[in-house]
Amino acid sequence: MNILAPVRRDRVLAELPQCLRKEAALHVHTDFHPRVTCACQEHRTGTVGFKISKVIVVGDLSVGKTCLISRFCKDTFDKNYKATIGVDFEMERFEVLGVPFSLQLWDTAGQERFKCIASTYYRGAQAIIIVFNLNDVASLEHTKQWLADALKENDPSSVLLFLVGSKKDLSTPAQYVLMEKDALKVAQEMKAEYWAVSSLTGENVREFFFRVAALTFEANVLAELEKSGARRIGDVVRINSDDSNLYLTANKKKPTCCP
Ligand SMILES: Nc1nc2c(ncn2[C@@H]2O[C@H](COP(=O)(O)OP(=O)(O)OP(=O)(O)O)[C@@H](O)[C@H]2O)c(=O)[nH]1
Repeated sequence: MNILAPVRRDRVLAELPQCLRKEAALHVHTDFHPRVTCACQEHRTGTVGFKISKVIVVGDLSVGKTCLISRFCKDTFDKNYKATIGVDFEMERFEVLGVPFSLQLWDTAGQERFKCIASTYYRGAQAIIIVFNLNDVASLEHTKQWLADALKENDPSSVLLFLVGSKKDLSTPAQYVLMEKDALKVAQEMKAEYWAVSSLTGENVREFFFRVAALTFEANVLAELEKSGARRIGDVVRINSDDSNLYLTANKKKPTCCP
């Protein structure tokens, strides 16, 4: 018996949400990969595996990881700081191209003394969200270490990376422009997609998580198709080390499943 309520209408994705900045995007295609669209239309997306993706959220203490997740999942904002002890967890359900899909969002502790508990939950992530405070340049510098730690437990060739600047409401436009320049450089170096958000105002929060859901879903379906042999040899999705603007590429062969 299926006891799950239907997916909320505002969690339905029929189109690929776009990146924030083309200079630091996982890819800049305007639509889902044709093989993914096709597989969804033909209900060939597999049974298990791709339908739930684990996403970990890391970054310095008090950069706003918990608030980011709460704004998206509960549409709430708490101005009082309460440190995350170890990890917290939220499950968010979507429907992507007609297929049910869930994100497990793991909110980890930024405080040093809880880090070793939190890091035991890093393993098996399909996406890593590294958060920094747009008003604190040290938190941007520390993102490289957060990424290195998270990648120790994950396969760097298949995990999707997002670099998220938080508390945008606290920056003046001039301060923001300066910080964004540095953040785009860091995002390009780590081959992460860059976003800037405010959990207080909600700016870009929904757009960001929709992008995470869409790209994680797309990568999962492609991996599932590859595993099941439905994809042709040479039609490879990979991290492209030659092109700093486009990290995830697929060759342009016509899909075999569609006319
Ligand atoms: N103005 C503003 N304040 C924010 C925003 N996001 C978070 N904060 C505040 O920043 C503080 C820390 O936020 P948290 O979300 O708890 O930070 P965290 O990264 O989860 O912290 P740890 O659990 O210690 O790792 C709180 O006082 C929040 O109210 C934002 O977008 N704008």
